[in-house]
Amino acid sequence: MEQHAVSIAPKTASEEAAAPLLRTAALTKSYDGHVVVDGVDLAIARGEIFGLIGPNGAGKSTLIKMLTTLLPATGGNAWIAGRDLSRSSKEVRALIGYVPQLLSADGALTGRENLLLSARLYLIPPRERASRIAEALAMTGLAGVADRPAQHYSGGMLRRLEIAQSTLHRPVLLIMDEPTVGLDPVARTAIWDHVRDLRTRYGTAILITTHVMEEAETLCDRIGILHRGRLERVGSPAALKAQLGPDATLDDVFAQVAGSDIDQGGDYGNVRQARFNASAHG
Ligand SMILES: Nc1ncnc2c1ncn2[C@@H]1O[C@H](COP(=O)(O)OP(=O)(O)OP(=O)(O)O)[C@@H](O)[C@H]1O
Repeated sequence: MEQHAVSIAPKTASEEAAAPLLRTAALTKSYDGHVVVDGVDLAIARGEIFGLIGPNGAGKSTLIKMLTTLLPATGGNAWIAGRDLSRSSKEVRALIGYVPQLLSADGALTGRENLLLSARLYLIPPRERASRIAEALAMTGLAGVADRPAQHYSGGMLRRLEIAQSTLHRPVLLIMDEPTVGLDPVARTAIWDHVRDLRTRYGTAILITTHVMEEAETLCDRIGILHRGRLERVGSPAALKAQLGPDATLDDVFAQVAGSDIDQGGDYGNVRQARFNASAHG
């Protein structure tokens, strides 16, 4: 695991600025000898919007949990802004934002109180908290409902609140696990706009997982297709389609990589999330 650290990790500030923001080398996760993330080599640039797609069980959430330092790798290395995740997890956590698949906002608290909690968690100085929170509320279009309990928010409003919570500390990388699952097209588009806005304003790089090809194609600069733990394709949506043929769609590319796993995987993840959202928000 240590052998890559010397040769790949940037050593100076200028090297760090020129290097990919996120980099993995042969990143691997096994459970009892069963490999679920298999030697992933990935690089994401500063300010890039990168989409990770793959059938159910491909290893997307596991890869993401390793990148957020919540799960230790069993092989390989990963760096964010030059910090080795296995050695500097505390530093890395201060540099990233994470929106998990399941609800993370506290429904009993108002939007503003949820944001205040995050401001404390991310050690934002007390004198800056009110202005940061006001800016986040304005940016997410939640200023008018800031003092309502989050349990009365729609699914789309909750997602925007969670993104605001996880970006209050201006992370260099925002990682989101299926951020738009269960949302209607209008709410989904609002999330896309917000993600683009974050990139434009703060240069935030975004890593999302999605099952929605339209989302991958419309929102992401580049896409990685994960299949049975292996990163089988990486490229812009246009480049991936062109590799297959002049009339190919992203669905065709996905089907070529994932093959029969698409049908085997089922839709449990989406159904579970959509049902969870529906029951949580009445
Ligand atoms: N704690 C664990 N112990 C054993 N196996 C696990 C564990 N967590 C995940 N797995 C297995 O790892 C594989 C990858 O799961 P993962 O949740 O990362 O896939 P995914 O691509 O995110 O799927 P989905 O699209 O359904 O969310 C699956 O076969 C899963 O059963």
